[in-house]
Amino acid sequence: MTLLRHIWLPLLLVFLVVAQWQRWLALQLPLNVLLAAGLAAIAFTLGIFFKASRIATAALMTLLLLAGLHYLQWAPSERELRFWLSVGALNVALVSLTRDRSLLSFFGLILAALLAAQVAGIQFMLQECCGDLLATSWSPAVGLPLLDSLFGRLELADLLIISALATAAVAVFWHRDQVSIGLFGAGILVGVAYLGGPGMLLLVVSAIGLLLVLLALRTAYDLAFRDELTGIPSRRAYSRYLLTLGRNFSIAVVDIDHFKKLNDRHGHQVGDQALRMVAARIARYGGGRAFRYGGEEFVIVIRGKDRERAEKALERMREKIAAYPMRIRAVGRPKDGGGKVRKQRGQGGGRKIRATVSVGLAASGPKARTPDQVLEAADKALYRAKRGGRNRVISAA
Ligand SMILES: Nc1nc2c(ncn2[C@@H]2O[C@H](COP(=O)(O)OP(=O)(O)OP(=O)(O)O)[C@@H](O)[C@H]2O)c(=O)[nH]1
Repeated sequence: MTLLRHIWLPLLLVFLVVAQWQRWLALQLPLNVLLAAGLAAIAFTLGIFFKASRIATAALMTLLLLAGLHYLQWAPSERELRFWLSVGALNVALVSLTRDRSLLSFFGLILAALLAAQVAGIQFMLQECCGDLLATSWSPAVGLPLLDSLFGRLELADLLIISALATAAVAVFWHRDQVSIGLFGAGILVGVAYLGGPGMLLLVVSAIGLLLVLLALRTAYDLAFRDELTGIPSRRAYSRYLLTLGRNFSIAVVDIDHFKKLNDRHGHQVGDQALRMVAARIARYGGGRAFRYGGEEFVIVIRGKDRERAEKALERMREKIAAYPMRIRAVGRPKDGGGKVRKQRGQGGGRKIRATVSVGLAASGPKARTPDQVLEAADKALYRAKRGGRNRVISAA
């Protein structure tokens, strides 16, 4: 069973390739169709690799549409095309509400089965019993002439596309991430094809394919260079950023004070919450590019040689962090002195705590030319800030 969940998709693809190989070879598809299909296929593959099920599903929908139109020679009427576009958009919007996971899983298998059942079910209904469903007006007359003339002829497809866009908008508020914003953008593009008719379709599908590829690459970039917990750039991004530095720059090392105690007293989840709060303020007020260096340590790279400005920004940042009353949202599992984990459910909610940081700052110059040397000098300054009583900014001489 475990094996099945990993191999169902590769198996299906191999089966399709073997079964349809001859026909694919015989197909002479125009270049623009190949381009659109190629983009969607790349986005689908990247989505699978990066376990980005939302991107992979949207790419799959795009591929299915292209396969239907150009491979199965499906020739829908404009009304049918609008209907299926809206069904596809609604499916993508619903999936964009879920969290990302692997499609090589039971989730993927169930999703694929649901999609197949949905397509078969709708097709059956349209052919066997309810073909005129698509042309029926679905909006009840309200009695107000303006509203009735605006909405009086809403068809099923109109309602579906409006629902799709509304659902995608909810997903943007729900996830607040680039993928959901990108998928909302894809929904708008579907809306353009919806209003523009079949002539616009291929252009829009190519644009969606490109958008999905970019989203997948952005996801890969974030996986590689963004710190998962705090959302700010990671240490790997720091190493890359150093390659872009000129001769004049400063590096500040920021370390949360008594963080171990905070973890022990309130639990790891509250510790994580503090890390996020501090990271957000460092990124906002630090005066330069902020990175999570590791654990409870951050670095800020400040370009230029205006040391006074850098010190001012860091001082302001330190004050902002110290003054921020952090409401304990998560319920922690703090450790007792003896190492026993003691549950603390129901406690902590609503309490406020504050965290402070110590900062060491050093600038490039004759004594420290390379980023490593400047970082070392900043580290020494940080050590002095800790020894001097913490919650302060110390500059290297
Ligand atoms: N919650 C949480 N804790 C972390 C994370 N990474 C590191 N830590 C904790 O950070 C603590 C660092 O403690 P220390 O290096 O002793 O420093 P400190 O307690 O801040 O003391 P000073 O730096 O001297 O003020 C350790 O207890 C780590 O377990 C993380 O991602 N989440």
